Formats: sequence, C-alpha cells, structure tokens
Amino acid sequence: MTEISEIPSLLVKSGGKTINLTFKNDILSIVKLKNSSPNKFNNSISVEIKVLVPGKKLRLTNFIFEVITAEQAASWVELVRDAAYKNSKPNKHLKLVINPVSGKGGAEKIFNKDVKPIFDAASCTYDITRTERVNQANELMRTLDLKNYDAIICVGGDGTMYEVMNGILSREDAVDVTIPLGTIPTGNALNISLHGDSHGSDVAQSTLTIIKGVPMKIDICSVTQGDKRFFSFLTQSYGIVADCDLGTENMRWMGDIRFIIGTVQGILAGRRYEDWEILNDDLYLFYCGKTPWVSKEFIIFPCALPSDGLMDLVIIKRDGISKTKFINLLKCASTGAHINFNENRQDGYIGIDGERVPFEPFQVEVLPRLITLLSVDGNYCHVNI
Ligand SMILES: Nc1ncnc2c1ncn2[C@@H]1O[C@H](COP(=O)(O)OP(=O)(O)OP(=O)(O)O)[C@@H](O)[C@H]1O
Repeated sequence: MTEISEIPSLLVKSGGKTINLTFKNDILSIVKLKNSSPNKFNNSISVEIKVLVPGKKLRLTNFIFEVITAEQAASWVELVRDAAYKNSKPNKHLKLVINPVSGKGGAEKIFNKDVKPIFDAASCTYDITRTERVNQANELMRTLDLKNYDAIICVGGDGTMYEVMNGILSREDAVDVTIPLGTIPTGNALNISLHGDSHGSDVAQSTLTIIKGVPMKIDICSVTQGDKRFFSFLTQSYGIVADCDLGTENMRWMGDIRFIIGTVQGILAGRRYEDWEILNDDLYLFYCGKTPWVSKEFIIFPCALPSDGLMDLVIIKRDGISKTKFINLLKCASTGAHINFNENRQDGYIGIDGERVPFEPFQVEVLPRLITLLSVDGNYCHVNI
C-alpha cells in the first residue's frame, strides 16, 4: 500500500480549477471536524485541510473532505500531518520581535493582516515583544530563555535582525545557541538574502519558510573597531555604498528611491574612495609585502599574519599628503602606528549590516557556521553558474 508521505501532491478542485497541492509546501494543517448538519452518511465525519495555495501570490484557503468513519478521519489526519511536516516541526512556538517603526511604519498592520492568519492556520503559537526603542531587541536576546521557543522571528528590517543576532552572540552561552532565526520582511532593504529564493521579500512566503523551513547554518563576521565588537551577517561597507545608504537616512520616507538619490549625490560631489584604483599617480611610497618589518625600527605592516594567503600594501600619494605629514607618518612607523594616521577624509560613513558605526579603522574576521537560520531548502539561492 502506498503511504501518503510518499505521495508528492494532492489534486483538489476549486472554482473550476484543479490545484496541485504538495504536502511539503502547501498544506499547513489538518483537523477532524464534527459535522453540524447530518447528511446521507448518518454520523459522517469531515476533515478540514488548511493550505497556502501556490501561485503568483500565496493564498490562504481551506478544503473540507467528507470521510465515512471516525477511524478513517483519524487515519487521514495522522497521515496528512506526518506528510506535511516530514522535514519540519509542526505547531512551532515562536518568539516574535516586531519593530513597529521598520519600513514605512506598517509592521504591525502587515503582521495582523498577512502573517497572523497563516500562523494561526498552521497552529503556530507565539509571544510578541514590540520594540519601543533602539537596542531593545539586542538586550532582550541577551537574557531570553531560549529553550521555551522553536525559533526567534524578527518582524522588521535588517536592523532588527542585526540587533537580535548581536544580542544572541553576546550571551554567555552564545556558542551553544542553536535556535533558528527567521524574518518577516517589513523593512526597506536586504531581507531577501535570508530566505534564499526569489520570493524572499514576500511576506506570505517568508511566513511559510518559518513554518516549513529547514535550518541552515551561516557564517558570521566578527568586526572589531577599537575595543568594540559587532557581529555582522550581511556587509561591511565604506565608500559610495555606505554613503548612499547611511547618508540618506533623513530621506527614509521616500522608500528605495533614496538609494538612487544618495548614489547620484556621491557621484556629483566627486567623492573618492580607495577601493580600487589604477595607480598612475606620483607616489611617495608603494610598498607591498608579507612580513611586518622593513627593518627592526620600521614595522610597515603591523597586521601581517604568517599564513593568511594575503599580501599587505601601503600606498602614500604625493598629492594626498604634505611633506611634513609624510615625515611625521614615517616616524610613527617604528611602532606600526602609521596605519592609524589620520586620513584626509576626517568624516564619512562606515556601515556594518547597514547600521552606522564610527568613522574609524575596523577589522573583520569570519566565524564559520555560528548562526542558524530557517531557510527554504538549506541554500541561499540557486544560480546557474
Ligand atoms: N520603537 C522604536 N522607535 C525607534 N526606533 C526603533 C524602535 N524599535 C526599533 N527601533 C530601531 O529601528 C531601527 C531600524 O529598524 P529596521 O532595520 O528593522 O527597519 P528598516 O530600517 O526599515 O529596515 P532595513 O534595515 O531593512 O532598511 C533599528 O536599528 C532599531 O534599533
């Protein structure tokens, strides 16, 4: 006999159309109903299946099937539930962190209208913290009793996820934390990357990923700046990318168009960055190497590491620095302090996951597989490369 868990899909008719429902993705729950009105099967029993119907936009609906006996109903319920939650835990209990000011301020409304009905249909339970100030999510995660939950879900943007991750990774038991994180994207930017498919920015799809998704380990960057440490899951940016994001915070009300305006502003202002250049300049110094010292008193590459597979490079341009400053800079090289020498540009934007940090040097280290996310299938995205 074929078991339901081996059947990939269920064909149903709705509004004259035949719909192919997969157990893995589309079926959220099944319950036995007591029939209120008697029919030709005296004492007959029905089962109700709640589904997210696939299509351009996911649509929540239900189908009722009449079965003859209570035993048949019980066996339907058991078989369909097992098949629908073969790879994920049913009836998850979630901790939700809702940032009411994320995006254009509609997180609460989006949650109530588009997310709550799906969680309810899947019999997921949750308790909610609505953030009332900056850093509250971070502080909450430092002390929250994580064993009470199956996943932590951010209803917000990247900034909310950034706070949650930084809070978790600042806990004393951080290395033992395996609880998966998920996100309902109500912010402006890059959440798409967290759910790993082209529908990642879709609220219903993200809700489904939380209900049915599988854990995926991701690397985290440890960014140190002076005596501070940040945990970064997206980007570290300096240059036009940081300027067009952080330099346009006051234009948030415009939505995504602020990123275009920021880029145009940066180009018109003729700002220059040291990311990538062809060197035709008249130089004071171009020095590339693998070991820290030029001589005992000249530590030109104080950060060089023995086996990092990288070469270190120092470039000093004539037009970028006065002769006096160049001499002062060389004097600092006996202790390696020249790398902290003030740049021409005294102020600017540096962004860690899109959050502004001081305009000071920073160092990044990758910590492998430190955080677990809920994902569609354990991958970020599928590309044809
Ligand atoms: N009640 C609140 N009032 C003001 N700021 C808040 C409040 N709750 C959270 N925050 C802060 O809001 C900031 C922005 O949140 P978030 O990044 O989630 O939304 P977003 O900026 O719209 O999205 P994205 O970062 O994806 O563009 C976070 O840094 C968080 O600290």
